[in-house]
This record gives sequence, C-alpha cells and structure tokens, in this order.
Amino acid sequence: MTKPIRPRRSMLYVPGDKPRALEKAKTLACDAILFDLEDAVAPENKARARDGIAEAVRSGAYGRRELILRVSGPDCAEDFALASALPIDGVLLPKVESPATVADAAARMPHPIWCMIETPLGVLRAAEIAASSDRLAGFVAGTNDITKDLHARHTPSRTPLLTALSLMVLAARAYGLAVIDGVHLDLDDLDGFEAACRQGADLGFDGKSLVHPNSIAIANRVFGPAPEEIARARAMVAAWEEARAQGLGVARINGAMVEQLHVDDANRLIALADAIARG
Ligand SMILES: CC(C)(COP(=O)(O)OP(=O)(O)OC[C@H]1O[C@@H](n2cnc3c(N)ncnc32)[C@H](O)[C@@H]1OP(=O)(O)O)[C@@H](O)C(=O)NCCC(=O)NCCSC(=O)C[C@H](O)C(=O)O
Ligand SMILES: [Mg+2]
Repeated sequence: MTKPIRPRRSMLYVPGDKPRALEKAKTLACDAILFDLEDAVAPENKARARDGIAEAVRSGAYGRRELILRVSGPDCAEDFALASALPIDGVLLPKVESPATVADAAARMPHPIWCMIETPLGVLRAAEIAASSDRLAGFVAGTNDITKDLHARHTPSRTPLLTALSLMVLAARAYGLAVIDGVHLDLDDLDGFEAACRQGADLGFDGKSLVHPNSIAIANRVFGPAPEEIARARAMVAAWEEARAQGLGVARINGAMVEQLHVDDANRLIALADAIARG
C-alpha cells in the first residue's frame, strides 16, 4: 500500500536536556522534531533529558510537527520505556547495522521505526535493513559518524560521502522508505548549507536533518516544490489528460517528451505541495 505523503523537508534535532530549545521548537516551522537522547546529551544528563522530553511532548504544544525520539542506544531500556509511554510518531535508532536491531526495537515499543545509517557496515547493509520490517518509516543519514569512520574529510562538495548517501537513497526508495540527509556543522555558513540542501535534494533525499533553527526556512524552501514547479506539474497533468483522451501514450508538452512516468512524478510533486499547503 502506498504511504500518504508527509512533508519532511526539515527535521530539527532538539537535545532533551535543553529546556529553552524544547520550548522554542514549539514555535518553529520545521516539519519534524528529533528529540535527542543520544549524542547531544551528556551521560549524566540522560535522566533529566528523558523527563524534559516527556513533559514537552505531553504539553501537546507541537501541533502538526512529526515527533520522533532518538534513543541513546539499542539497549537503553529507559529510553524505550519512555517511547512506549509517549504519543510520538516514531523512534530513531542510532548506528543501525543489522535487521536484528530493528526487530529488537519493534518488540520493545509500538511506534514506527527510523534508522540512523551512519557506519560503514550500516551503509553496506542498508538494503537488507530497509527490507527487514514493515514497521520501518525511514532512514536518517549520520554524515558526521560516517565521515569519522571512513577517516574522510568534511569537504564543501561532500564528495567523500556521495557513495554512502546514494546507497542510502537507493535502499530507502527500493523499499518505500523516507530518507533524510545529514546535518551541516557550520552554523554560520548558510550559503554552504543551502548548497548542501540542493545537493541532497538532487540526490533524492526528502529533507535535511538540522541542528539550529536558523536553517529551517532554507531547508523548507529547497526541499519543497517551488511555485513554478507546481504550476508546471499541474499544466503537465492537464495536458496529459487531453493527450490520453486522444489515445496518445507519449506527447510533446511545452517542448518536452512526456510519458505516464513523468505524469506520475508530477502528481507526486502536486501531492507534496498540497500536503505542505494543508499544514
Ligand atoms: C549547536 C548549538 C549548541 C548552538 O547553540 P547556541 O549557540 O546556544 O545557539 P543560539 O544561541 O544561536 O540559539 C538561539 C536560540 O535558538 C534556540 N536553539 C538553538 N538550537 C536549537 C535547537 N536545535 N532546537 C530548538 N531551539 C534551538 C536556543 O535555545 C535559542 O533560543 P532562546 O534561548 O529562546 O533565545 C545548538 O543549536 C544545539 O544544541 N543544537 C542541537 C545539537 C544536537 O542536537 N546535536 C545532535 C544531533 S546531530 C548528530 O548527532 C549528528 C549525527 O548523528 C551524525 O552522525 O551526523
Ligand atoms: Mg551520529
């Protein structure tokens, strides 16, 4: 069954032990919040972070935003107990490297499952992981961990990561999962951030994971369809209906060859635009 389209242009990490950030996120225009219990929270603050996230989620003040909890590890019983007790939309597992990790998480709590793909083994097994469970909702790229494990360098072009990023997109698309690009570290480099978003969108990612509110508007713009793209898509669908009424299986529309597959893609873009407009 085809899953309904949900905008995931911008997914903001919010450390569970930062009350001001938890509060601010209620007002931000991100499509999703990744409440973090893993790397952004020091070991001595994990219990406080769980309490902070529980109170924040139970406030009910995050509106339409998709709420996802990143647990601190596959064995953290307290984190899974919290996930089970909260009205959230998903749980994000760090450093997934095998279907067994997904199966174990599925047995521990009832929510849709997201996997961080962020180790060489996780990347190489991405297809196996993606195929492993109908509880899976998507992948999030952990570009910092991969860069570290590859002994690669952070470069503006992200050339060292392109193989890993494309393998994640391939695996996700093969099994109908969402796929979200990794974070941009330089908070003041918004031009570089926008370039990375464009590259991620070109590669096929649905959106970008973010660490700071200053990047939400750019991610929403780059990963959302532009008004002229929506208008073009609607015009294509209308022209295609006329072509089909004449019995054509291929048509020339605005100077381009169009077949059913192009119309399917136009309809996907229109559905995304409509979902964004509904808010
Ligand atoms: C990166 C930061 C530590 C920067 O903090 P700071 O310099 O204090 O931010 P600002 O003063 O500019 O903040 C301005 C206001 O915005 C709020 N804020 C900041 N960040 C967030 C956020 N993420 N969500 C919500 N609100 C946020 C501040 O509270 C200020 O508001 P106010 O107090 O009302 O004025 C900080 O941005 C931060 O902690 N970001 C999140 C870091 C994080 O979650 N990291 C883990 C995820 S990334 C990762 O794990 C990588 C991955 O696994 C991989 O391998 O690649
Ligand atoms: Mg990581």
